[in-house]
Amino acid sequence: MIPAATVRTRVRVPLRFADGYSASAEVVTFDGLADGGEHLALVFGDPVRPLVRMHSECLTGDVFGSARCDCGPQLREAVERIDRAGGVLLYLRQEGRGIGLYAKLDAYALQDAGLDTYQANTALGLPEDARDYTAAAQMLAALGITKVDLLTNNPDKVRQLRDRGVTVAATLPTGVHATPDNLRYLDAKVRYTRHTLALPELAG
Ligand SMILES: Nc1nc2c(ncn2[C@@H]2O[C@H](COP(=O)(O)OP(=O)(O)OP(=O)(O)O)[C@@H](O)[C@H]2O)c(=O)[nH]1
Ligand SMILES: [Zn+2]
Repeated sequence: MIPAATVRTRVRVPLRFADGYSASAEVVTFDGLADGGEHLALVFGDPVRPLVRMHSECLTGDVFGSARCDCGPQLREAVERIDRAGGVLLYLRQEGRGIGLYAKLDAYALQDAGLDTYQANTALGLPEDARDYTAAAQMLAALGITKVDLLTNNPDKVRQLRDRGVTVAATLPTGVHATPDNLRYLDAKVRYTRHTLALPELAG
């Protein structure tokens, strides 16, 4: 059993994207989240069987359009798919797979020197992936959601949610947002953490 969290505030926010897509979401905050993070839920519609995405914060990708990773396009895709299907986007403040923004940028510097995304974390004395999804399970429970369709390619997200009492009825992959700049990053996800991504061949 995970500790209970409660809904703190619900506010409706109109969303307008640069490419013209628009939607309306209810932004929800919580009290009692296990890790003390200021995580957000964006609720779209009132679905019987919600489509859920747990998106880990990536300031560089989500806000500034960094092409080193696939986070920005995945976030944009998730908003539209959840808006159409009804469901919840959990925006989790787990920058850099949980190691924080400055450490992620330290890891980027090591990647530029030849390490891959997981080796770089380890070289800094940090876990390859420090994320724990207890707060996400608490947020779903506080919203009254016990059964989800999960939008992810990451088997650890599915495993951790199930371990925390959430029924994952189906796992739906995201699109593959590969570019020359992020291909090695995506390839490492497949090799290390068994992400389900069909990637184009890596040269060299
Ligand atoms: N440490 C580290 N974190 C990174 C790097 N590139 C991106 N990230 C972080 O990785 C996380 C990616 O999050 P998600 O897209 O939710 O997760 P995922 O594990 O790829 O799983 P799915 O997208 O659901 O398949 C974000 O927190 C990014 O900040 C990197 O090179 N090093
Ligand atoms: Zn990113």
